[in-house]
Amino acid sequence: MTTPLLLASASPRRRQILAKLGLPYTVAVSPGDEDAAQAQYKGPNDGLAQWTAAYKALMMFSLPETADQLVVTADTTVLLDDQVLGKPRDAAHAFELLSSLRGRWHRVVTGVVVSRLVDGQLQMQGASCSTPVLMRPYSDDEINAYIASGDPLDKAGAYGIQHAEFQPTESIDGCYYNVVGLPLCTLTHLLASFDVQPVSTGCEDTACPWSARCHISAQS
Ligand SMILES: Cc1cn([C@H]2C[C@H](O)[C@@H](COP(=O)(O)OP(=O)(O)OP(=O)(O)O)O2)c(=O)[nH]c1=O
Repeated sequence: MTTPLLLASASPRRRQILAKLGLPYTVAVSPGDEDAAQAQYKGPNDGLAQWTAAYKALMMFSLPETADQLVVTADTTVLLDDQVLGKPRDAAHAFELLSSLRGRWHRVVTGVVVSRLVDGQLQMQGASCSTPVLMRPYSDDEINAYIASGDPLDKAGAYGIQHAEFQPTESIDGCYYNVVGLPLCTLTHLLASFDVQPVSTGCEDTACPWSARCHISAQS
């Protein structure tokens, strides 16, 4: 019997992106305090997303009802000059983050973890995908209008590339889905380790040139 797939995420974007693979899945929200956990992290900044995705998976398996599920977790970080920009604390912080990103290349790193309990042992496969992104030279007035929309507050780096009015980015050198929070080719690669094959690649670009880059830093 196939293990049911569970996406442990509160992110509406991740829920929409996962649907593109054509696999049945349910959703739940991982318990735990992500900010407190990240404060304990001592590794390199570009490993934080994958580490946090693993933390979300561990928290999910602390719930007994997760025991028979194949769990997908993810975390997205924005790195400017290799410093992590998290979610904004408030509107003033959102303004600060968006000003610092203006006209700059930075990286969006999403870590993905797929995990399952087998005979009481947690099997975990993780990887991360990094996408360079260039912001356009938006004005202070545009930043303020975007902040007033409320959109930045739940997003890493205080922006959503997908926001139709603000459209903050000028160029992206890689996977769009990675920036929005769930790199499909990375996830597909990890699901294959659990013998799960998507019905569809989910990606409009069937010969996605970024997939090689999206499997970097894979770890068991
Ligand atoms: C950079 C960027 C981030 N994001 C989002 C993706 C994530 O939802 C969010 C980063 O926060 P995360 O902590 O990765 O995820 P989350 O708290 O929203 O959801 P969960 O932990 O339950 O899975 O920022 C965009 O939607 N668009 C973007 O362009």
